[in-house]
Amino acid sequence: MQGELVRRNTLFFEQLHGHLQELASLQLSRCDAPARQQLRLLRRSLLYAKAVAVRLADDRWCESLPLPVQTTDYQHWRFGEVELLWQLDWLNDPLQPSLLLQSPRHRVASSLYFVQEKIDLAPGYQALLADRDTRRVLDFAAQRNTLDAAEWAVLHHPQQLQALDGRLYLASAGDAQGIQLLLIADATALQASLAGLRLGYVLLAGVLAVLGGALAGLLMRRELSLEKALQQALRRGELEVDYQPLVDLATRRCVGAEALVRWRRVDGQRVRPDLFIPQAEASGQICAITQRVIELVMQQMAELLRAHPTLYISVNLAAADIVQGRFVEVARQQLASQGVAARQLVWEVSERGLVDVEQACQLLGQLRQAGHRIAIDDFGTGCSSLSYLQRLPVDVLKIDKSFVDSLGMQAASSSVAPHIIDMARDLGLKVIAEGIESATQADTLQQLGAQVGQGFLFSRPLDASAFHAFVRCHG
Ligand SMILES: Nc1nc2c(ncn2[C@@H]2O[C@@H]3COP(=O)(O)O[C@H]4[C@@H](O)[C@H](n5cnc6c(=O)[nH]c(N)nc65)O[C@@H]4COP(=O)(O)O[C@H]3[C@H]2O)c(=O)[nH]1
Repeated sequence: MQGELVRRNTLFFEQLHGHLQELASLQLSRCDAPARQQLRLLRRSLLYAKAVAVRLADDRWCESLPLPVQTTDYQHWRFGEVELLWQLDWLNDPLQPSLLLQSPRHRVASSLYFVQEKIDLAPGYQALLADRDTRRVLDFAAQRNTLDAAEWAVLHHPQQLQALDGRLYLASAGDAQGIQLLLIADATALQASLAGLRLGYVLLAGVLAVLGGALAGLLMRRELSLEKALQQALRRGELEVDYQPLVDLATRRCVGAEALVRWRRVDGQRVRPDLFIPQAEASGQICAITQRVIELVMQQMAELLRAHPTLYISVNLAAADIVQGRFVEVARQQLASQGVAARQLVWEVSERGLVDVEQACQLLGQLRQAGHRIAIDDFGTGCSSLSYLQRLPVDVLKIDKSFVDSLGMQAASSSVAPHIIDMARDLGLKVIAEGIESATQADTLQQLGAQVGQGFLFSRPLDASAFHAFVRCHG
């Protein structure tokens, strides 16, 4: 089935490229009704095209359907004359032209939905498209998925596997333009999943050069491994914290924020946490990052927290933090020196972070005794559930965005959020629903009994001063 995945996606992009070539064979001298009809007829014969357009001699576009004039909100990648543009916000909207393939005179609009529907990878894995130099072109974040594509890659194409910075890559053969499909997996996750198979595979040295987005710039400087770069980032103070408001669903007032780490590189680019946190977890640097986050939170928020004694900031802890426990003393000192109450610092632990439940119970118990509250992040996505919940000293469950998304849908997971809320009620725990993007979701969750919400509906993560302003307006 995973072979099917690679085949379909490679085919999809080969087809799109073919569409562009077919369009190039069409000669249009003007854009009148017959010309548009010709375009529409051609469009209908192109499997993945939603619309097509040809640029006339006077530089105006003749389109089968109106296409976006402005593509500034698209991300893009250029292969010589051909440009690929994509709009991930429309990933799940089959009606939007979320993918454009264009040459100077021709344009094919398609939908990422075509691929999204078919991409089905295991958690932590991604499928990317890349050009000959294997620079990243398109990243299909695969979050809710079932298959283990990378495992398949190892089984079927070990010679094509390459490793860079803790990630594994499989490159498909590539089409005439050299556009390839890459499957990317987190190496540690992969190793864990393969442990049972006793499969020997060779990790070739870091041949693939660059990931896309903000990380691309970083990794292009090949002399720096991500670990070294992170080390420098910590030394140079390149880590920053954003604050995503937590809102009382009944009153819509701000009750706190989640601290989310960001890495601003010297060139001003910001690297998303999911691009470096897994590496930091693997190398153990996460503990230093957590400590830095605590320091920054206290520097930026102490005054606000003193002025609003019920407001709180939650900080993410990783498995290594729970094992090492070094952050406890850092937090204690910071709180004492800033005169902030321990209840205003909430610790978020994900199910993944609870490797050793006994040890976690002990540490979290101490933290609670000191006055902190404990939230379980991404609740429902891990393999453990009720059994450990009854033992763990916990105050809050955070419902993962995926369950909020599926609310009201036909999906089997649509009943998970109501179930978690019921369970929390029985256990006397509070519920925070993550990733709320619509008013309907907020209303439903409130009716179901969730107390607090977080998500783009209320606010995206804000820098410290913007969060201060948010509290002034919504506090
Ligand atoms: N599409 C969508 N997304 C929403 C919405 N509301 C919130 N989000 C995003 O969901 C993530 C929530 O954080 P998380 O589950 O703790 O997931 C976090 C957390 O696991 C990790 N992380 C971030 N900061 C830290 C940190 O300081 N320490 C540790 N250990 N992990 C961190 O990185 C993950 C990703 O963080 P971010 O990229 O900041 O992404 C944030 C946030 O921007 C929404 O309505 N729609």
